[in-house]
Amino acid sequence: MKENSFLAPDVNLQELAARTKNYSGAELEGVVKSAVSFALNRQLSLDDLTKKVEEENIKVTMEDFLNALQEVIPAFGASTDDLERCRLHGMVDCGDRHKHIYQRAMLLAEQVKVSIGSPLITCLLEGTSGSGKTALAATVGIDSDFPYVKIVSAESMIGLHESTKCAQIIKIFEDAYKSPLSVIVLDDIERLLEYMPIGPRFSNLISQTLLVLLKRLPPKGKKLLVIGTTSELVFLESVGFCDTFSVTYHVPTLSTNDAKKVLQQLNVFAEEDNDAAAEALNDMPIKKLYMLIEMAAQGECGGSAEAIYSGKEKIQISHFCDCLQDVVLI
Ligand SMILES: Nc1ncnc2c1ncn2[C@@H]1O[C@H](COP(=O)(O)OP(=O)(O)OP(=O)(O)O)[C@@H](O)[C@H]1O
Repeated sequence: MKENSFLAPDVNLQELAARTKNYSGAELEGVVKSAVSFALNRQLSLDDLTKKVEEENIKVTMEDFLNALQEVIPAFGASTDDLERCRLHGMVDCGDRHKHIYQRAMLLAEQVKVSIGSPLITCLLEGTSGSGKTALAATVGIDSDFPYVKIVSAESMIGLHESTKCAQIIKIFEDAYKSPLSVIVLDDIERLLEYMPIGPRFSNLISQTLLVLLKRLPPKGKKLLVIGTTSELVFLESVGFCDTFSVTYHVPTLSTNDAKKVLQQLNVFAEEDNDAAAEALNDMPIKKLYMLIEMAAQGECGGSAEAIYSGKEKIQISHFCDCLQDVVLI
């Protein structure tokens, strides 16, 4: 394309090479074809489809390549969409304790990248349901910039038999072993293990599979970081999972200071009400806080959410306290 002057001068091949980690030859061909079709579409006039296309005007630009990269997703690449779905509200600063865990997990990613001695590092994030473990793990996966990042969650395996679930989990690990650097997020391990406190019951087959995979070293030259999340630490301890993870971090609920920080960023209260709202929250998981804010943002008669999120109105602290009563009761 370059020889025939079909490439625009802004195309940066180095950058494209960096952005196409883990693309196979066929997938790269797909990217090029897709970029060309974007460039051709620009030349077509919908008013007159019979109009001749000037060959000299056809230039594939960097933007065409970037659009093509959105369309052609590598089979063994990062599942960015799945990961982004774990942090739908984006990531707000939840205070120093959350930041510390993020920094430590990023250090583990760095360690797995550069170290010769530790090709496999496993890290467990435990904490109350809704405290932000999955969002944190997904953020580390995305920010690590590893070519292969996958999330294993029970929601993608609803209704499957345990042997099918095992096969899917093994496949994800086998795919990771083909990539030089990989991150696998094992979300809600107790759900993956089909844990049920009444009984108690769980799937021994999936449990044994995961225990083996968490200990199996990747092939030579390949490196893997596994981040697990759980709200059932005692159960995981009893089935021997906790010893399998190299490090465990406790993801806390929001202290008053943390909640104040989050509320300031959300900017839904009048400045003078932020303190009172944060005081009332009392060790709440971030998930519940978001739910509460959304409830309160509807206003007493409903319909005020748009004005509140656009900053034109603020949530009334009295109404917020009423909603808080309901949420705490739930
Ligand atoms: N730092 C953050 N900034 C913004 N939103 C966040 C943050 N952390 C978590 N959330 C949001 O809070 C909700 C719950 O988070 P998440 O699913 O990560 O919690 P969890 O601890 O994994 O919960 P569970 O144990 O129930 O799976 C999600 O909607 C997520 O988008």
